[in-house]
Parts: sequence; structure tokens; C-alpha cells
Amino acid sequence: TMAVPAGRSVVFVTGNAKKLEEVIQILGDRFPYKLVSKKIDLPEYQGEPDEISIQKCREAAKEIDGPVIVEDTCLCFTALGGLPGPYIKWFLDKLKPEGLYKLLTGFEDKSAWALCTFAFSAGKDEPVQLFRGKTEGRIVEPRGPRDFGWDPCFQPDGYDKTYAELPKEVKNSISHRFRALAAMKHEFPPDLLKCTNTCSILATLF
Ligand SMILES: O=c1nc[nH]c2c1ncn2[C@H]1C[C@H](O)[C@@H](COP(=O)(O)OP(=O)(O)OP(=O)(O)O)O1
Ligand SMILES: [Mg+2]
Repeated sequence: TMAVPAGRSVVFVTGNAKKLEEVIQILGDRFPYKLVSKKIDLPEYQGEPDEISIQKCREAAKEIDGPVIVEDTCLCFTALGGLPGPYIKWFLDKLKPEGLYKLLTGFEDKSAWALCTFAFSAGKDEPVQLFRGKTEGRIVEPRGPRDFGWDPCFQPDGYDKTYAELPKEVKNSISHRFRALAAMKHEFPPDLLKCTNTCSILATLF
């Protein structure tokens, strides 16, 4: 179980304001630590998702010198052996959602999964704990608002709408991010709460 020093906050380090927005929406006031966000563009590491998240978390803990949470998101295409995976940021940047869909031209299998990995460390030199969430779906021709990444081209299984078309509450109840956060919240049991700022979330973008 993780030890967060009494009265301390956990810093969520991300350069992505939309991620932060969803994390706050999903956690609501149920997360028992004061969550402070800090906008730092951490390096985009290479490798397997777990390794990337561990490295990212170590770097964040070094910069913050205190308890940190980071998150890394992959979008994996079955037909491509799991790629783009952790490299989705660059694929999205260059190809846009249309190009991601076109990448699968010639493949019958459009199935894909979104994988979210949260990494927590109580401080630099402390171990890193990982919490993963996965949502399966398929890559479709983009539909819906364009305000968050590859949402327009990912349609979760069991829905006829893309992440972008679904109401925010619905995405946030089935998403890779929701599932990973559910796993993480589980590890912060209420009886261990020593934080004075219980049930308050303060999100400050520096
Ligand atoms: O739910 C999502 N729905 C649609 N798109 C998403 C989602 N979640 C992340 N994304 C995008 C952002 C970035 O283009 C890539 C993940 O890369 P990733 O390194 O994890 O994110 P990032 O660099 O934007 O923020 P951070 O500073 O937390 O690393 O997929
Ligand atoms: Mg990143």
C-alpha cells in the first residue's frame, strides 16, 4: 500500500489539459488526496508501456521531489501488432484521425484497444506503482468533435458512437482512463487517509 505523507498533496504531472480535465471529472470528490496538477512536458520514452510509465514517473518524481502521478496513453491496432501503441502521439500529430483510419486500409481487422497506465511514486527514489485500464473497440472514419486527440476515430465495443460523439459522462464511465483510475483509487483505502485535505481537489495549471 502506498504511503503518502500526512497533509501532502499528490502532483499529477501532465502536459495535456484534456487528460487533466477527464481525471478531475472521473475522480470527482471521491479521491481522498489533494490533487494538484503541474504542466510539464515529460520526455516521450520508447519501449513497452509499463517501462515508459515507470521512466516517466521517475522523471516526474525527480522534478517534483514529492508524491507524483503520471499517465501514459497508448492506442493499439490489432492488425498492426499493437502499433502505434505508445507512439500514437506522433502518428496522430502527423496523420490526424483520418490518417489513423486510413492506416488500416487493406486490413479487414479494424479492432483496436486504448490502454491507459497511471504511475504513482511517493517521491524520488521511491518505487513506482502502475495501474492499468484497457478499453476495446475499433478504428472508424472520424466522427464527432475534434477537441481531444484520437477520440473521433475510436468507437468502443458495444456503442455505435465514437468516444468523441459519446456524452462525456458515458466516455468517462467506460474509458481506458476511467478503468485505470478505478484500479488506482482502490489502492488509496480510506482508512489510511492522513491527508488533511480530504475530498478536495484543487487543480491548478501552472
Ligand atoms: O482519451 C483520449 N482520447 C483521445 N486522445 C487521447 C486520449 N488520451 C490521450 N490521448 C492522446 C494525447 C496524445 O496525443 C496521445 C497520448 O500520448 P501521451 O504521452 O500519453 O499524452 P500527452 O503527451 O498529450 O500528455 P502527457 O504530458 O501526460 O504525456 O494520445
Ligand atoms: Mg506525453
